[in-house]
Parts: sequence; C-alpha cells; structure tokens
Amino acid sequence: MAVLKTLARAAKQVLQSPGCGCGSSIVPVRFIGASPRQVASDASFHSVSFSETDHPRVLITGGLGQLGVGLAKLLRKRFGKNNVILSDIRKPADNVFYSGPFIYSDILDYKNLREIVVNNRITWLIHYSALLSAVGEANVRLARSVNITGLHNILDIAAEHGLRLFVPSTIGAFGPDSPRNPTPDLCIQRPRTIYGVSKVHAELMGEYYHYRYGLDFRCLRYPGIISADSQPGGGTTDYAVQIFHDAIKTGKFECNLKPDTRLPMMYIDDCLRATLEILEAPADNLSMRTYNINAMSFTPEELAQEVHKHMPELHVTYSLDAVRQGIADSWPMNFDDSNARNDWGWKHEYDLPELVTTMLNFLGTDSRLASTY
Ligand SMILES: NC(=O)c1ccc[n+]([C@@H]2O[C@H](COP(=O)([O-])OP(=O)(O)OC[C@H]3O[C@@H](n4cnc5c(N)ncnc54)[C@H](O)[C@@H]3O)[C@@H](O)[C@H]2O)c1
Ligand SMILES: C[C@@H](O)[C@H](N)C(=O)O
Repeated sequence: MAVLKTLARAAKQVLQSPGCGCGSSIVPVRFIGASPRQVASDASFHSVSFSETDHPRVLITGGLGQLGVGLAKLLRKRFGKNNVILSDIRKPADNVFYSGPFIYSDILDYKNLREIVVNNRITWLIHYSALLSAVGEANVRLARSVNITGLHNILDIAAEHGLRLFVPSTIGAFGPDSPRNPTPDLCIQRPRTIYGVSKVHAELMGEYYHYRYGLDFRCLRYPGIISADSQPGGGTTDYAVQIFHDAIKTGKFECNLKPDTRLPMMYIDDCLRATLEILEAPADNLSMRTYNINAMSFTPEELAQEVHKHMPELHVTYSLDAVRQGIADSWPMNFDDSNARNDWGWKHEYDLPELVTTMLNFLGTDSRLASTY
C-alpha cells in the first residue's frame, strides 16, 4: 500500500512538472523568488491579447548596444514612437533619451522586468541584452548570468504574458565540429565559447517553450553586424567596424584577426529589416523558429582591398588577438540562409562594395576625399 501511495505521488508530480506533455495547455508562471509553476493558459490574468490590426507594444532589452537604438528607430517609424520602449542598465545619451521612451531594466531582476511588461502592456519583447563572444570569454561568470539566467527570466515573462518573443542568436552558436563552409540551419552545434553555448541554450529553450507552452518564439542567427553610428560591444567581428573608424581618423588600421579569416557579415540596415520581417511574418510561413540569415562573407584582406579602392593610402597591419582568432577559426565561414529566403522571403540588400561605400559615406569621407590623405 505504501508503495502504491508513493507511486501515485510520483505520478502526480510528473503530471505537474514542465516535462509533462499531456492535459490542457499550460504556461509557466513564476512569482518572485519562487520556482516556475504552471497555470492553465485560460486563467483570467492571462488575457493579454494582440490583435493583428493593433500596433504591438514593444520592449527592447539591452537596447543601448550596437543594435538596439537602430532597431527602436525602425520600429518607431512603423508602430509609432510611444509604442517602442528601449531599456538597458546603462544611462542613455541625450539624443537617445529624447528620441522616445526609455526605461531602466536589468534582465536579472525578474520583478522589475515583469512590472515593466505589465505596466506598459507589452506585447512584443525583443531581447538584445547579452555579453558578446570576446567579453564573454573575459568574464564567463557574468556572461553565464546575463546570457543564461537572464534568458530564463525573459522566457518565463514572455510565456506568462503571451508575448511574441524575439531573441537573436549568432554564427557563434556553431563550433569547430559544425560544417563551416557553408553552415546550414540544422547541423552539429558544439560551440567553445560561453557566448555560443548560451546562444544554443537560448535557441533550444525558446523552441522548447514554443512547442511546450505555445510561446511565439522567433530567432535569427545574425552574422557579424557592421554599423557606422553605433559601436560593437566586444565581439570577434568588431574589426570589421573598427577598420572604417581608424581608416578615417588615422589612415591606419591594426587588425586583430589573420588576413585570411573568413566570416559571414551583414550591414546593420539589413539586420534590422530582417528582424522586423521575421517578427511580422505570418506564423504559417515559419517552418522553423530559428533561422540563419546572411548577406556576405569576407576576410580582413578582402575588406581592406575594398576600402583601398576609396582610400588607397590606408595602411593595414596585423597583430593577432589569440582569443578572438581562436573563436573566429571555429565559426562558420559562409552561412546557408536558404530556409529564411524560401520561407519568409529574406533578401539582403548590401554586398561588400555597397557596405564599404555606405560606411565611408556615413563616416564622412568617400573616394573623392581619399586623395587628401
Ligand atoms: N552585433 C553583432 O554583430 C551581433 C551578431 C550576432 C548576434 N548579436 C546579438 O544581438 C544582440 C544585440 O547585440 P549588440 O551588438 O547590440 O550587443 P551589445 O553588446 O552592443 O549590447 C548589449 C547590451 O546589453 C546590455 N546589458 C548587459 N547586461 C544587462 C543586464 N543585466 N540587463 C539589461 N541589459 C544588459 C548592455 O548594457 C548593452 O547595452 C545580442 O543578443 C547579440 O548576441 C549581435
Ligand atoms: C558574431 C556576433 O555574435 C558578435 N559580433 C561577436 O563577434 O561576438
């Protein structure tokens, strides 16, 4: 009899645990300081709905990094200034602060995050907070906390409030055992950085919450992103931004990767447009929830050659950063994004020549000015 009671208790626990695939649809609900719980998805507090005809109410976490401000600008144009809230733990510059709603949000503070979502009736959550590949290796503990614990907060809040959740992944979610030229969507993923490990975790957890709890999770694996008016936050692909700044300021550039290190790259406008496109794509078009996207692939040498066409005097030298080189050598050289192109019509606009011309023009020079160096 005692054995039967124990078995019955164990069965009850299994049925109540997140691993149970039976019974009615459930969403995880976490209260402050307690572990995740499950509540029927038709519970009365879970009534936030997003009609396709309304504008979404968007929250961007980690919004003061390389990508967030540009994304806010694009989304505000589309959905209205007050419908897009930027958040971060840093202090915004005046121009950012006065360009639209900004709020302090630490993704490690679950209660604060939940309050922001509730008080602002958020319907789309764009989760940009992260420590990138190189800074992550320099501070594994913090990267683990922000990239993994922070993500858990985001997933629970998104599931609890029925949000559409976008989390970017990266070429860094692949590793030396992945096919590298090209790298398809589905293949072995054994990254060797805490950044990559946390991003594979994010992909898998997001997809798990999608299939298990119905979370509208959407994820793009970005290549290295190149932007003129925002600085990268400590990644392996940062050299491809820095070359433009140094070329214009000093006419010299010291590259921290080998000249023949090939990596997938994209201009920021393409990246942000892709993000909006996948967020707006009808769910029926998405045969997957995590897609590679790509625009071009080049080496430092090829990038320098293209810049030379505008600035023949640019002097490039190489002084390797062993950590970044090791990371780059384990990442995709070319990215196969055919599923994104077929499913929801992804198409990049910027190739290498357009990228270089655009960056140099934006930063205040072009080929006509090159002769003054
Ligand atoms: N930039 C790229 O080349 C690239 C490529 C692939 C994927 N991604 C992904 O896109 C996202 C945005 O990238 P980015 O380049 O703007 O990153 P970034 O490093 O420039 O910015 C990240 C932001 O996160 C914030 N942050 C850190 N800890 C936080 C916390 N506890 N709470 C809230 N915010 C916190 C930082 O203050 C920073 O502003 C990241 O998830 C990144 O992994 C970027
Ligand atoms: C590629 C991307 O995830 C980021 N720019 C990094 O290098 O870490």
